[in-house]
Amino acid sequence: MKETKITKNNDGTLNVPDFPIIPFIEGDGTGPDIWRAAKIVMDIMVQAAYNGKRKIIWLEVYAGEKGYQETGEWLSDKTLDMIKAHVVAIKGPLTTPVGKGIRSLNVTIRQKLDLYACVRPVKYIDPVPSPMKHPEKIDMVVFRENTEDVYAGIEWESGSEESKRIISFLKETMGADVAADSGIGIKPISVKNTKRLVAKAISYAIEQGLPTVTLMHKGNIMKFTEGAFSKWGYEVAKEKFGDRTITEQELFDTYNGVQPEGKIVIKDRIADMLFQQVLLRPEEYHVIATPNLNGDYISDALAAQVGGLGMAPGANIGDECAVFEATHGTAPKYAGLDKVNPGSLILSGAMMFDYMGWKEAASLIRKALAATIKAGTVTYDLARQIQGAKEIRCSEFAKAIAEKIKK
Ligand SMILES: NC(=O)C1=CN([C@@H]2O[C@H](COP(=O)(O)OP(=O)(O)OC[C@H]3O[C@@H](n4cnc5c(N)ncnc54)[C@H](OP(=O)(O)O)[C@@H]3O)[C@@H](O)[C@H]2O)C=CC1
Ligand SMILES: O=C(O)CCC(=O)C(=O)O
Ligand SMILES: [Mg+2]
Repeated sequence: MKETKITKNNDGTLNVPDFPIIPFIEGDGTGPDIWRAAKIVMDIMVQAAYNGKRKIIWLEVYAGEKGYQETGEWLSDKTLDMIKAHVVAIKGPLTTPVGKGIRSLNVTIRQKLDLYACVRPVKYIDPVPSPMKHPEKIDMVVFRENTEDVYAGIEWESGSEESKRIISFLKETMGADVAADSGIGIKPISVKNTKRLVAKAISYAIEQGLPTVTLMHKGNIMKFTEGAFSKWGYEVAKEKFGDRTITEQELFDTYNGVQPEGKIVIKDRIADMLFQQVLLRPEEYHVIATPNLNGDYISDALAAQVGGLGMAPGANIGDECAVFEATHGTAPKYAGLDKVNPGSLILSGAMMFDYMGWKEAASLIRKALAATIKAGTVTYDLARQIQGAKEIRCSEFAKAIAEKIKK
């Protein structure tokens, strides 16, 4: 058995050895519980799919509370370097204190490794419980810009020297009046980061044969950030994918509302309105490309439509490397209780296998997870939505998924 690193070719394709070393971060709060469960499932599915010819060699790297305990650093350069060197990694959630303390380590990982696309698929898996009448109509992927917007972390506290200076600069130089006791945050949205994110979303729609890409923004209010995101999104669609895309306007003006074969419709929606449309007419949305904050909000809201955060996977993808992680956070009140649903991280593992080209293992995971839910053996979050279901622990859920493969 030869353990080696995954590498990336100049054209962006991966070389995946049969025994790839994959770094993982366990995570804080419920992270260790869901990590242990996800690891069991990933290892068993790889074994079942490839019969020993392929195997993941897991390599723990530290961040968050465990990182601080083990190394004295919340997030070390060593951890970032290891992820970069191994191209593909997976992580549990990391805690970010509210209103004080360290900045988000999750966001720092994305920024430092330039993982500019946060990709969060939202697909109904029969028979997961859903509050929707027709959950089978939900099949969307959110492409959330992952490096800038208000998440850039440029902000100053109310009353600080810095915020006072900014406020007086705004008044004296820019003629803008801001209440003197305001905290100040900066919302940068750039041409480059918008265009590469929207290009990735359109490429995905082309690869998957999806009919639409929707630019989600609040550009009526924030004209030069969110409005510009939409404008630059349309621009990159024309510049890079002119032969494969049409706008919604063109669909009606030129094609009488009949979508031509092989063309993707690029449309835009104002964020608040889109929240109601994905509830009322989810079948009209396939890929949603959006700035960081909108993407954060809508991905949790969409997760609720297909079973909740316990079932919501995700990936942070850049040109150099990718880090897979659940959409949810550390769910601290359940930490160490072996209670929460590991489905989110297990499905993130399936996304990771797809990304590596290990489609058979990914498919086994999804089938076994669905079969386990169908059998009515589920964690607390799904048990409270399914009448007559048997509530089992996080670790038992992982074992039940693994059992489905042995049969
Ligand atoms: N990428 C990351 O690492 C992220 C980190 N965070 C961080 O996590 C911490 C907690 O954030 P919070 O806002 O409470 O959000 P969380 O996503 O951690 O949890 C909110 C609620 O969602 C439900 N939930 C979350 N995970 C699961 C799961 N695996 N199975 C079942 N239900 C689940 C629970 O609902 P219920 O109470 O109904 O049972 C839980 O109380 C914060 O420090 C935050 O910054 C947040 C998001 C992402
Ligand atoms: O980093 C955090 O603590 C929160 C991030 C978050 O909510 C997300 O990425 O969805
Ligand atoms: Mg979030």
